[in-house]
Amino acid sequence: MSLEITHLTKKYSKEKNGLTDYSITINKGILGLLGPNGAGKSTLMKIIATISKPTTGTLLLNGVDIVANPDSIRKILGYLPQDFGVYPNLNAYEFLAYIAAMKGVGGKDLHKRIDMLLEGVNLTAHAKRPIGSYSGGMRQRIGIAQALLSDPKVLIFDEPTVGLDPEERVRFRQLIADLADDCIIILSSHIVSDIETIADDVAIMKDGILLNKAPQADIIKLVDGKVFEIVVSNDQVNTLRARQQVIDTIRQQDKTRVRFIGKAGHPGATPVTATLEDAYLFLTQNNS
Ligand SMILES: Nc1ncnc2c1ncn2[C@@H]1O[C@H](COP(=O)(O)OP(=O)(O)OP(=O)(O)O)[C@@H](O)[C@H]1O
Repeated sequence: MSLEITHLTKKYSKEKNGLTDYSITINKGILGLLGPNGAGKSTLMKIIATISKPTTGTLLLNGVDIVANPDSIRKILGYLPQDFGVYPNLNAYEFLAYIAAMKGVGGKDLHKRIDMLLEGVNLTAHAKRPIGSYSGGMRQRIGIAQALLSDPKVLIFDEPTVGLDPEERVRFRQLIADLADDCIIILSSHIVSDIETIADDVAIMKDGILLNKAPQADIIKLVDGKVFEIVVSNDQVNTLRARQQVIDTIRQQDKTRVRFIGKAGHPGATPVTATLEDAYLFLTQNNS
């Protein structure tokens, strides 16, 4: 299973591109799309889900052009859009049965599958309540369940963890980890820790451009040996900022602990283990 995207550009207007000359190959496993607001994550996901068309470029799923043949991906696709809408008067069970009918998913095992999915997203106890009475996190979970209804081989989740509490994030992670062996799973977030715990490969994007795509460990290697911490007095923080790429500051009474990416060594600073967040900030802040 392979999705090969080449020279993809999406123009929204003369001045505004959602994506610019974007090329990436996505294989089985979990790909995390990371980027600040407006990076083009949703644009990319909508084009892969065939909700939106590219201006130029090609998308081949196992060699088949999905722009010319959208049904080739639609029948194996599960998609959670960012602005997922629900029917407030239906309960969770009725809603999933309705989506199943829309997707042409049926058969004698449908009820069992809906029960299993409701269990998977921890909504069994609330299955008979109208969705209109659900919290934001519960709605998001029903959105995750509907994406999994048709036993998809390509799964796209746009900001799936929004509104989920820590326990539900773990549950989501387990749910999709089991599917990653034979599916392409693409999920987006602008929260690095969400991607860090889930994704095999990471694609870092900004302003419609792909800055890097690699296994997490390789992305982190970009800043290996370059990340330091130092405790300075509060009035020294700005001086440090002028010399180094400061990525985090934590006030500790009259002092500040500063984490930075060193352009050069710095007296008194301690090297620390680099994280995906360090690499993400290094790439996105140095490409503006
Ligand atoms: N329908 C549209 N018409 C015009 N511009 C658009 C449209 N959709 C997106 N854009 C612009 O394209 C760029 C990429 O937007 P996109 O929503 O894909 O980014 P994103 O990475 O998903 O951001 P966020 O994290 O905020 O959802 C942004 O500058 C956005 O304003």
